[in-house]
Amino acid sequence: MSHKVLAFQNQKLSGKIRVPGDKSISHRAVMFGALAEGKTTITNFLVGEDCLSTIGAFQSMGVAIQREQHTVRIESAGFEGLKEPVEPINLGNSGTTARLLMGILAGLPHHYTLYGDASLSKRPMDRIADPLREMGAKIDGRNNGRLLPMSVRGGGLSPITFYPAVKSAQVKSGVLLAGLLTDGETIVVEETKTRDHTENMLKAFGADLTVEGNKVTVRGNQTLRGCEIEVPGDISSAAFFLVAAAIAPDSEITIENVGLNPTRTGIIDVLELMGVSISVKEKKNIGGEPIGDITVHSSEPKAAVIEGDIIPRIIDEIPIIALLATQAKGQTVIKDAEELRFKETDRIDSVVKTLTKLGASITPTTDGMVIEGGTSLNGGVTESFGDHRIGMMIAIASLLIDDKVELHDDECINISYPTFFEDLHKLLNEGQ
Ligand SMILES: O=C(O)C1=C[C@@H](OP(=O)(O)O)[C@@H](O)[C@H](O)C1
Ligand SMILES: C=C(OP(=O)(O)O)C(=O)O
Repeated sequence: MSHKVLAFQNQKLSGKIRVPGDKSISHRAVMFGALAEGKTTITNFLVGEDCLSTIGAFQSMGVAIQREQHTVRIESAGFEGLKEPVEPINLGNSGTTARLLMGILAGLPHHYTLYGDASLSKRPMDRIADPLREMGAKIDGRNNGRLLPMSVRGGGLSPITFYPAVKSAQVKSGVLLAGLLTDGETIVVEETKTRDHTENMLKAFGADLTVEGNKVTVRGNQTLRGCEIEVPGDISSAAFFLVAAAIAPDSEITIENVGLNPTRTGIIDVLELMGVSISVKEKKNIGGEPIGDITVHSSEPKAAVIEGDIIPRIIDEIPIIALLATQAKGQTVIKDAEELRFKETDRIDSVVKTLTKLGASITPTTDGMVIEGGTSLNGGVTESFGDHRIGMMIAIASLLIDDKVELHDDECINISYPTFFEDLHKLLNEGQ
């Protein structure tokens, strides 16, 4: 297992960068390109390990997918061209690949076996398998059909109206994709709106789909048509540097061409709520996805209570928000975020363990954490626990620490942000 010694003490960040393409949008572009008839071209694709797992899955089903750097070209005969692979499909570390793919496979008249790494094998799959079973798919797996490895025998589904018990875009998307391959209308009604990239992009591929508030209706047996998708920068990746610039001394950075879909911009709202100096310039809208630049200056953050409907809009940013809270004036409380327990690690547990080791005063709760602000952090030996977002949080924490921080198992950062350290060095060098 590789490790890094981080020694970036008290440096300032400045300059402009672009972060890599959005992970959620990159996954969906490959999946829908594979389901569509004709040619699809994806630019600014995220070459992270999770999105490569999605490409690998569809290649193993016989879809022609070629990648040159950040451009992906897909040529498909539509869903009838998706074959039954001989080998089990490896989903790696990717929850998004697992839940969305299961929805697609449930609609296809074949048999598939799916497996993932040690982390993915612990993550709950019943949340997607149960509604797909209700539609008629035959799905089984470990732990009474709840965990990977799992098998799917799809086809012959009936539509459902589904009220998800968990606030999850992956579950919503999996059911909608199964609905696309089912006669009749499939409806998903969410209690709180989650990221809506599936809805936006299915429309871009020509699907007949209606969105009324939190209710999405998709009609089955439609033909998707290949198209061109430009992937915006990933706001979840940008979040690490937005927080870094807010808490490092004398800093000002701009992240250009970031996706500003309102279902993803909770981090901007939280930074504003916590008194960080931030400005946003929207520049264009591609396929229903707004894109623009975000500028942040060094600030004196203050504590906040973060709860309720904003949680799905910041779900992947909570580790870095927790770090920000250690530097804010007052006590920050994060509630309603029990979903953090079902990510690559139990992120309540791994954030609390890691920040405690670095000297923070932070207490876990069943659905979040309570963080005392104004703490000065100390160096030490840390590990990512194989969770990319924990690894990146540690790297940003090291900017505030006088001693060295050792980060073990840093390679998992390649899951979502392979050029993270290059981009960090760019912002630090510009700051000299
Ligand atoms: O739909 C997606 O692309 C994602 C949805 C979220 O997961 P849940 O749907 O499990 O909340 C998020 O945490 C994940 O990184 C990506
Ligand atoms: C939770 C994440 O991804 P996934 O669910 O796709 O593994 C993440 O990227 O933080």
